[in-house]
Amino acid sequence: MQEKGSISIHTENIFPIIKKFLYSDHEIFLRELVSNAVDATQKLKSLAQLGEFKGELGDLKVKVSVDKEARTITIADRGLGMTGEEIKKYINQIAFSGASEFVEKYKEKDAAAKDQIIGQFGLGFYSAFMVAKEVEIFSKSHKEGTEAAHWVCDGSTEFSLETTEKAERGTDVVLHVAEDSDEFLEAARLRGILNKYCKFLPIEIEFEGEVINQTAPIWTKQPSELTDEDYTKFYQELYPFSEAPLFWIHLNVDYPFNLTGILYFPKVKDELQFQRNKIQLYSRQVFITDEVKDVVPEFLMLLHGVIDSPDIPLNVSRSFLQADAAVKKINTYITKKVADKLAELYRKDRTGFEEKWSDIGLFVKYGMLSDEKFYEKAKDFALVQNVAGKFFTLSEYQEFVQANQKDKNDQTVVLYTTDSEAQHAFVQAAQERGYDVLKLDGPLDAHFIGQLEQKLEKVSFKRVDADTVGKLIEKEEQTESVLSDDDKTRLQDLYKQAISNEQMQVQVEALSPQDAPVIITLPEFMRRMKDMQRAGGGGGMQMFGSLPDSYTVSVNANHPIAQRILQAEGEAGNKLARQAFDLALLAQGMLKGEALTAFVKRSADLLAAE
Ligand SMILES: Nc1ncnc2c1ncn2[C@@H]1O[C@H](COP(=O)(O)OP(=O)(O)OP(=O)(O)O)[C@@H](O)[C@H]1O
Repeated sequence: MQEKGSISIHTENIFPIIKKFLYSDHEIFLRELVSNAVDATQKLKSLAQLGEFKGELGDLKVKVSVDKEARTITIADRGLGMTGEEIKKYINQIAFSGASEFVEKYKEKDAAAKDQIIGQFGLGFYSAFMVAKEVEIFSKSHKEGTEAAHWVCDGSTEFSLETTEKAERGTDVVLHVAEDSDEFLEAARLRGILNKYCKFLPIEIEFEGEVINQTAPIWTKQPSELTDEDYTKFYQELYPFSEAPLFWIHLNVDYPFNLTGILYFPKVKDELQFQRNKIQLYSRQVFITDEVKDVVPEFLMLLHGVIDSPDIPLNVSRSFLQADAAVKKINTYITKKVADKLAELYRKDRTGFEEKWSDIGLFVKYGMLSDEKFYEKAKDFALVQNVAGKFFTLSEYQEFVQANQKDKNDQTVVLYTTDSEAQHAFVQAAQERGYDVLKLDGPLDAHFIGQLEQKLEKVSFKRVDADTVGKLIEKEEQTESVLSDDDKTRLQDLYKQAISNEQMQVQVEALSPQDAPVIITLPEFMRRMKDMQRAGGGGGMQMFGSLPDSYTVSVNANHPIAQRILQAEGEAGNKLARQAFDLALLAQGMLKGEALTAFVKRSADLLAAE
């Protein structure tokens, strides 16, 4: 048999387009050809199992080799092979129709969409022409009594097909590497590509006398067959030199879609260490990409590991991927699995869960903020920690502070600090009142507080320095002032003069004599507005742009200093008021520069005068 023919495709000039635009992804030709070889081998194994193939299977390794002199790369399998007729059907028609479909799609899209198509599209056999100027196929079918076939195509739409001699069953695909693709004649380059895409293929792949893959990676096994060590070992293989993961989730579902995989919770020291694109996406053990956006919910992209699903459409553009129903379901499933796993950890080992909280808290809060369904599950195991280091769930905490921290409107006021060092004086004052203070100093906590205020009934949050301790939680009973109204006004004026700063709203309050003489606070509402503005919150936030910091200066009418100031003669009252105000600034970490120098000098003078 000797035949020449023309491949019928509708699109002209496929080669220039593919060569030109797929430049960055030329390396996928090897993934495509090796997966074809693996598919052919697995098909033969299935036929053997079904009893439809009765011959010897023999060594089923797929062998990849390179001959730099001859400028060829060969991918040889001992799979089911093809007859001449089958080559015409599968290669000339199917493979080429896939390629022309690609080009059609590719032509329509704008530049940005093109980039996304590249690497998502399984170009199949045709991708060989990205690196080869001529491709030969030598194939001998497993079917008895058939002749081996030799097909050659030089990249034009012309091919030739003839019978040939081939001793072994299976297919050899020989690429004659084009001049501009010399890099692929380097063994190191090929090994790199094989390691990236073929490391977990289910049939042994041999390159330079060595098997390069693990045919049964652990995600394909049942969790019951695996030990913790297997999981951590696999983690080390995926991410050499990284710290052991905190825990992992083995995903395994076959209905309504097919998905296996392992997701690891990495140990995160601080949010700067977050590394995205650490989850690898596989389709039937063939590596596809580490860009799992859309498949995995945004907040879980911080996880590491492997997801393998033949149901994720790989040969479509990104916009399609977002809209794809299977992808949506996968996304939902993964979210649910992660929430269930966390709930289980919490239930089974509360202490262990608390220990891990500093690493997982950020994931959980991120998830609660970005995904309503996740919030619903996570609200039962999300933890808060008070300044004493004790952990509570949200409902435990409400229970804990309810008796003491309800204001006159029956609102439970949760007090928190974002910096227990800097806000120490306020934390202490609150604690002396018998209030509890939470540590909410994480990068997402401001948003988390906002969410909890919306979700939890009759609960509001206040930072400890938002007001004087007596007013943080407004109760019915008021401390009586020992000063007359006249004295109060005089005291206020004296302070206003001493401070002489428009941004400081001075007010005289009846606080406890044990409280500080002067307390500077920034109201909760103002501070939140400013924080949001700093964080770049858009929308109406800009209107606060011109707002100066407006602090409240609460002068304690019941502190002994108030009497001294009122009774002082001449400049002495002013000096004392200034000193008391500076002490308040100092407690807030706001005393700086010239004011600090003046304060130190004044303190020395006052000490000398005593
Ligand atoms: N090594 C091989 N042995 C046997 N048949 C093969 C081999 N390579 C390709 N074929 C046949 O050629 C067909 C077309 O291959 P091609 O890679 O273009 O598409 P595909 O594998 O069906 O899909 P994909 O685009 O996902 O790769 C295959 O379906 C298969 O029947």
